[in-house]
Amino acid sequence: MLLASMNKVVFGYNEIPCLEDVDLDIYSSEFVAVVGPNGASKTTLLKLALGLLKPWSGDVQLSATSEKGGKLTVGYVPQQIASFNSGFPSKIMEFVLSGRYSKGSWFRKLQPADHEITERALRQVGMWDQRHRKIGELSGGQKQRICIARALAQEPDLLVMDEPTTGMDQESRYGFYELMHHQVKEHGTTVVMVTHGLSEVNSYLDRIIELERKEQGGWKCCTTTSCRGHFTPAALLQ
Ligand SMILES: Nc1ncnc2c1ncn2[C@@H]1O[C@H](COP(=O)(O)OP(=O)(O)OP(=O)(O)O)[C@@H](O)[C@H]1O
Repeated sequence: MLLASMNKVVFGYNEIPCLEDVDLDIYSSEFVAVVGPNGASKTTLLKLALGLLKPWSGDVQLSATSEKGGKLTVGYVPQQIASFNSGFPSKIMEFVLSGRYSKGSWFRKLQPADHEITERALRQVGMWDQRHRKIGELSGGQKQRICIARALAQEPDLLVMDEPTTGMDQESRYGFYELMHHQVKEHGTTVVMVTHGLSEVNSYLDRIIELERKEQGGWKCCTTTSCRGHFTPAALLQ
């Protein structure tokens, strides 16, 4: 099922275009990486797909429903969300649990199932034992993990993450790729993530979206390529 699409999208900042003629389709139950050099407009592309930015021209569609039939739930982990200041008052458990409010009414009373799902998400990122700690005192990699846990606690149909492994050590990064692969294959989640670590995550992916510089005028365009053996994206060779 098609979850998100772009058709001939053009967008820029301060009247200077940075994305041109972008065509893009995201389907349910796929693990997709968005790659390209610094400044290639990867973050901008995600924000356009999520409706956080409006294109100058072209068409952006985000499905209202999931493949399972209900309202589409979208989890978003922005770039450098982990930069909470040291006085951030919440504890880990409260922060991750708050992700559950996106399911149903924002004014509802949380149920035992919400606590169980939160526990599972915290265990999945290896932060359950530290659930009573204050967020402000965590390391960068730990903050990144609880942001991912909060997004997982939302039980998203579409999980969009911008450089989610920033600050994680190598073992944690591979654990994270395994976890995302499991989410896609066992739970049917669609995972879209910006990464600079393509060579690490490549074998887990279904598809790579690569932003390339256009020859004329320095504009960029978006190409969607299949991976898994039969195609070696240029980014891997850089
Ligand atoms: N709010 C903004 N105002 C003006 N220009 C912006 C704004 N946000 C991004 N840009 C510019 O748009 C271009 C694309 O930025 P974007 O953050 O989407 O790139 P990116 O591929 O995600 O980069 P990186 O890999 O460094 O995170 C860059 O040239 C950037 O300077």
